[in-house]
Amino acid sequence: MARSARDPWRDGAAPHVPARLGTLPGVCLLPGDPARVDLAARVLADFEIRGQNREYRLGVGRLRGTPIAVCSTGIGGPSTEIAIVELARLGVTTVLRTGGMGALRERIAPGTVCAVTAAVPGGGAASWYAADTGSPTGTGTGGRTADAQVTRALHAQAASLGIGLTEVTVASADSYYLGQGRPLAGYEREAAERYSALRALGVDGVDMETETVLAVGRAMGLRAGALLVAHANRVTDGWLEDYEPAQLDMLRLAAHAARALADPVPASTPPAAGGRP
Ligand SMILES: O=P(O)(O)O[C@H]1O[C@H](CO)[C@@H](O)[C@H]1O
Ligand SMILES: O=c1cc[nH]c(=O)[nH]1
Repeated sequence: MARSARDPWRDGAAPHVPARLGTLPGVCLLPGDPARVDLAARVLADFEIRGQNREYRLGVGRLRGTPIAVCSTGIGGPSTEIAIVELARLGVTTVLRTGGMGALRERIAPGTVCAVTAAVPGGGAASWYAADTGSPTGTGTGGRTADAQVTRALHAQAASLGIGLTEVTVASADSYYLGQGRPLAGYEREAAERYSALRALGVDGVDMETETVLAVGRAMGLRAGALLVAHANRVTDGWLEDYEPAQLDMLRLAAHAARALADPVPASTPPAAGGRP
C-alpha cells in the first residue's frame, strides 16, 4: 500500500525511527549521539541493536529483567522532535534524554552528572508545542519542565548507586558554534554577545535537545526528563577529554531510573501518548 504524505507510516512502521508498533518497551533513553546507543550495551543485559535510519540508532536491552529501549535523536531540535513524536506513537510512555552539555557555572566541573529540572524557551522546534512564555531572565519555562516522577526516580537511584547528582536548568540552542557563543573568525562580536546573553538567561548549562525533549514529550503526554553530563565548562574553559567513564555513569543511572519508572503506572496517571494532555 502506498504511503500517505500526510501520515507516512506503513504497516505500523515509523517513517524515521526504525521500529514498528508493538515492538518497543514503555521506557526509552535518548542520547543525541548514535555511538552512545552502543555504549548502553555496557549497562544493559541482552542488548541488541534493532536498526538504524539516518541519526536514529535503536537498541533494546534489559536491566534486571525490565526491557529498556535506547534511541539516538541526532543533534538539535528538528531531529529530536521527530524521535519523540514517533516514539510516542510507537507506544513509549517515558523518555529520558542522556546527553552532554556545556556548563555555564564555574561550580559545575566537567564530568558532573546533572538532572535537568527545566529548560527556557529558545525558539526552536519546541516552540511549535509549547508557548514561548519564558522571560529573558529564565524565570518562565512555558511547559519545558521535567516530569516530577522522573526527577524523583533519578535522585532515588543516584543515592542508591552512589552517583552525585546536581540539579540544573538549561537553554537548548539549535547551533553549536555561534548559537552557543563560540568565537568564529569574522563573528567575534556576535559570539561574545551571544555568550553574554546565554549567561544572562541565568541557566546552568547549554545543550541542543533538552528543550525539545521536555516540550514535545509533555505535549505528547509522555513522562519526560533529561540527565546530562557536563562535557565542557564554558566559564573555566574546561573540557572532559576522557568522556567515557562519565557517560557510563550517566547511562547506568538512567537505566536504573528507567527500570524504576517502568513499574506499572498508577491508574490515576493520565493516558500516555497521543492527543493533547
Ligand atoms: O551528547 P549529546 O547527547 O550528543 O548532546 C550534545 O552533544 C552534541 C554537540 O556536540 C549536541 O547534540 C549536544 O546537545
Ligand atoms: O559545549 C557543549 C558541550 C556539549 N553539548 C553542547 O551542546 N555544548
